[in-house]
Amino acid sequence: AVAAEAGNDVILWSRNKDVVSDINKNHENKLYLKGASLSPKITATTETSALQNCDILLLVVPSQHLGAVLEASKDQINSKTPLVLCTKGVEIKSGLMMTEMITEILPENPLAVLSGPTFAIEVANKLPTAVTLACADESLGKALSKTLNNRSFRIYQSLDPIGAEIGGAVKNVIAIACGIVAGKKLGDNARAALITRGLSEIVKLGLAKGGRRETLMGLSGMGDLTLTCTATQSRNYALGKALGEGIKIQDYLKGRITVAEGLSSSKSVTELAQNLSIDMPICDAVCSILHNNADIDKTIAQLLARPQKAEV
Ligand SMILES: NC(=O)c1ccc[n+]([C@@H]2O[C@H](COP(=O)([O-])OP(=O)(O)OC[C@H]3O[C@@H](n4cnc5c(N)ncnc54)[C@H](O)[C@@H]3O)[C@@H](O)[C@H]2O)c1
Ligand SMILES: O=P(O)(O)OC[C@H](O)CO
Repeated sequence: AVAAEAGNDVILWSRNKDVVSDINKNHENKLYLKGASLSPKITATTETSALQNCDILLLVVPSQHLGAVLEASKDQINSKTPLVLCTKGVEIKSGLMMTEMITEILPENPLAVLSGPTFAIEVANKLPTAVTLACADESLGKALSKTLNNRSFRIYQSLDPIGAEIGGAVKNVIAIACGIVAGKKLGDNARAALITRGLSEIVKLGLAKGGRRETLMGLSGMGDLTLTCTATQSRNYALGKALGEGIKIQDYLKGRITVAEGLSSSKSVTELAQNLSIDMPICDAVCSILHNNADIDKTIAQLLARPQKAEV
């Protein structure tokens, strides 16, 4: 929708025939984006041959499936086509960041990361939004920003893709923690503490992976963290809130088709932090609750009982 609003012809590839038909016939995607009216400039297809002649490819498949989709379609992708990663997450299977995984599959394609506080429905409905577009190649970053920027979608440029990516991947895990605190009615102080100490975890991991502090403090870091940790429309926050209210994760996920990336990223981020010898206690706690069936109250008590330490 952003690319179309900026004047581009857009083709959406989907595996789902009903989604394709809804977009082409009704200019809507009722299954995944109810309430948004899409531009007729957007057409959809299930054919990966559509990837052949694109000027830019925006990658939006959820993190645990993007690798398989790229592997299956890589023969259709021209090695000169710039790839813009919009997915937020870390692959569990390989422990790789999305940009690292993409580079293994498509080593020659130029790569950028587009990330920031962007609830899709607000973006599609043209509400004012600002994001980071990070690309190591400055002139390509400028060209991509110019192609995608529109009157309601303001793009800031950055040269730090890995920093932009870390913020987007880890904030989902911290948002689940904030949701749990809301569900358990532990108060606004606790949420502010989680956001701040969550940011500290994002910065530690981001710097260890070669990201820059200013990126982690920007729209793709602190900006997206703030949004996701404070809004009930976040799927990650909502998942945490349900758990905090005592709903079992299997019951909550039953019948849901949309992704809460923090569920998988809590595992992959925790493993990544362990491999890099980085202490990320909030992400660890979320991982234990989601994947090791840890008791929420005991986990919170353990977090609070950690030895006192200097803030920085
Ligand atoms: N929704 C948002 O507000 C938003 C904003 C910014 C970034 N993101 C990121 O974008 C990514 C996708 O999120 P979303 O909101 O579109 O998720 P979603 O769950 O709403 O939709 C996922 C889409 O991917 C498709 N899909 C799922 N598994 C697939 C597979 N194995 N192969 C091919 N296609 C598959 C689904 O059919 C669907 O079209 C996530 O990493 C998310 O963090 C989402
Ligand atoms: O609904 P969430 O929690 O997946 O968040 C969506 C976007 O990442 C917000 O920037």
